[in-house]
Amino acid sequence: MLRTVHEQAAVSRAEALTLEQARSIAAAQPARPPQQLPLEQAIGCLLAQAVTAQQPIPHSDTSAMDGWAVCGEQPEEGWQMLPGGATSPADLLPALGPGQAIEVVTGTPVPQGTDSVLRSEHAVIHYKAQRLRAVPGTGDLQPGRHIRPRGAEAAQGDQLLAKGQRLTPLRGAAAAVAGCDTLAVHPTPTVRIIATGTEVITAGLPGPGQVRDSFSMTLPALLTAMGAAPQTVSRNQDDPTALAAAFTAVDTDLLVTVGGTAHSAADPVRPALAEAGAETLISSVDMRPGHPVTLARLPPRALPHNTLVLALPGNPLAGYAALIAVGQVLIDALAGAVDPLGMRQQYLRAAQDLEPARRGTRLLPVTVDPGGVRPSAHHSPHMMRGLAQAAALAVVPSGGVPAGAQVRCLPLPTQELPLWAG
Ligand SMILES: Nc1nc2c(c(=O)[nH]1)N[C@H]1C(S)=C(S)[C@@H](COP(=O)(O)OP(=O)(O)OC[C@H]3O[C@@H](n4cnc5c(N)ncnc54)[C@H](O)[C@@H]3O)O[C@H]1N2
Ligand code: MOO
Repeated sequence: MLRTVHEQAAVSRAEALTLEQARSIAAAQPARPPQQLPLEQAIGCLLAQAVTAQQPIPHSDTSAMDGWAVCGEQPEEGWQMLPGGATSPADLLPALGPGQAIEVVTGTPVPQGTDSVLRSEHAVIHYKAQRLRAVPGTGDLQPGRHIRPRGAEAAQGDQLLAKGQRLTPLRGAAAAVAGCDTLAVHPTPTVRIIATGTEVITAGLPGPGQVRDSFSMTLPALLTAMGAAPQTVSRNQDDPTALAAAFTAVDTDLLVTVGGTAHSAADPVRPALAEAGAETLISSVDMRPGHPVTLARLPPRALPHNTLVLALPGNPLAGYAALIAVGQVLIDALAGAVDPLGMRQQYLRAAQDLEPARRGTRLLPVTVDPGGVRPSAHHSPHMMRGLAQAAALAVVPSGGVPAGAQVRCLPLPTQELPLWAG
């Protein structure tokens, strides 16, 4: 059935989902199937398994200091210094008997019979007699002093990391300590980016009828910070047939397009999705800005999964707001998150009244200070200035939020929400 642009826009308004419905659809998209990856390749991914200690950590009693492993009370003439002490933690030492001592370095498995480790700076050595004494008053002779006991960090089988946690570099280091070489993780979702708009230029000062690209240069870094793996960025000259062909050639988990989501003759995304046979999951969302955001699934192909298309509106703030409010949940779901809806939101106090949108939910760029959140100046849908200074998007319901009340905020990746926020 043919419809005028105005009729199509009216249908689109009628089909608009609430922001929560749209986020739920995004959250319900299946995660990439787990793969067993070498530890270094698994960094950044979400764990599809728990990580447990393969053996006690540490796996033996080791010295915490460079110094001397000593056995028994200090004899009148000092401990007898055994030859062949450790020069590396890899050196294994003979057992000590009462009155004996041997040199150790930090990390040396302490020899059998060790009662404590006397730090080198608390030791007085009589080289000629090969005798060792402790400086008076040192605490290093208390039993167990400066010995890192076997299993102090974890007993064998203790869980160090939970399924669903992101394998950050620091958690990766914990997995290495636990003895893991490979881990079952959900691979990072891959994404390609296609920007539309014949008026969009990528360098220099825009002339009449031109606009500088606010997305192509920066989306790869932002998508990386959001937990995706960007592959390529390309451009389309508002040609639906060429765009449909580009959709069919995509081999990533996700395709993000920018611009051309509205219903005018110049907007290629909806016709291209139809031409490519895509199934629409989200047609538009009752939110401002960003309401024309669209999510569609391309038809099944040879891939183990079907590519999803997230079409962002071209107005800069609208596109970024839609990406944060809907795209982040989608990326977290594809990445295998346990709670994609709840994992990146925070309730903060409104420092002043937050006005609602003309209709639907308002996504408002806010700054955060000890008094709470405030609108970041210059936040019309075609502007970037306010978003550039913001730390989060406040989700303002249709009734607005009075000063002093809590407002749900979506932190802006890479914009450093202050640690004390909340
Ligand atoms: N009759 C109506 N017109 C519009 C409506 C509507 O409901 N009825 N909605 C407005 C809203 S809201 C938005 S948002 C935009 C959505 O537009 P599109 O996704 O189709 O985006 P374009 O038309 O391609 O561009 C809009 C605007 O953004 C500029 N743009 C596009 N790409 C880029 C880029 N990569 N970097 C910077 N700026 C870009 C483009 O030049 C336009 O100025 O539709 C409204 N219109
Ligand atoms: O919703 Mo548009 O997305 O207001 O800029």
